[in-house]
Amino acid sequence: MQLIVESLETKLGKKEIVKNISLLVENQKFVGVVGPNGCGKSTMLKSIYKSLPPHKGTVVLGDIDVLKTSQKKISQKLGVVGQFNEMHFDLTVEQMVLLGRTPHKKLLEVDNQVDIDIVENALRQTNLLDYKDRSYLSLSGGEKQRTILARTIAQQPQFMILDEPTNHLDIRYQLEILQCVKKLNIGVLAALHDLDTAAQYCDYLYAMKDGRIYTSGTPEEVLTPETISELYQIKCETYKNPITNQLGFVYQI
Ligand SMILES: Nc1ncnc2c1ncn2[C@@H]1O[C@H](COP(=O)(O)OP(=O)(O)OP(=O)(O)O)[C@@H](O)[C@H]1O
Repeated sequence: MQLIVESLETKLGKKEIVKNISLLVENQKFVGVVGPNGCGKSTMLKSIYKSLPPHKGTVVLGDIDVLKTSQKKISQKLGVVGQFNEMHFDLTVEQMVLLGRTPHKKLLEVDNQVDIDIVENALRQTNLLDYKDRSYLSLSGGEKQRTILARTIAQQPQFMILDEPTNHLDIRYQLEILQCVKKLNIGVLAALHDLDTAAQYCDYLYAMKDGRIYTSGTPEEVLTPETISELYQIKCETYKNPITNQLGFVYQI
């Protein structure tokens, strides 16, 4: 399923945060968004999944005009893992992940064995089977993050939007979770801070600065010392990591 965003503009108060952004995520591609703190990545993603409706532009996911479609219909196709996952009431991990089935249910329809199996599978994929009876609120930041990803996997979306999906995760889980998302073989649009991760996992990248797309292309095309210096106001050298064969980065203020 592909995502086409055209001429997206979002204001918060009087401030224009997202400025005329167009982007494309082709079928089954993993596309990253990089850029400094405050450049508008989260606001743009929220506008795409309509948690913060843009004041201009179009968002088309497969054959759905997202800005004109009900949230339930969108949620049958689109899963979101946001940056902050705090809740004010408690559920067990299994109950949280079962919530992922909601978009596929009619009002008051109860969960059946198929739902339970899907949830079990999502818990297995995120290494959370041993946590299924634990209280969500008692989990660490990384465990909460994995639970939200499990919920999104249980939703069986055909496209995922991830806002810094690994920001609470240790190195092993960063790799595991991104591999797990990659294996789903669906279109993904992800805001990422870690440039090594972006180089390793993304088929294509958009670099944002001051609410606009500064440049886009393959990781090799986008993550050049010049672009990185311009985006983050630092000195940077790139090299080919001899172990992963991927781009590596060395930074200096
Ligand atoms: N409610 C609001 N009113 C005014 N400005 C806001 C509001 N919420 C966010 N902003 C501003 O919008 C800009 C973009 O924020 P956003 O969270 O989209 O950036 P980001 O690129 O995702 O940053 P980060 O990498 O730190 O998560 C920031 O300057 C932020 O201060």
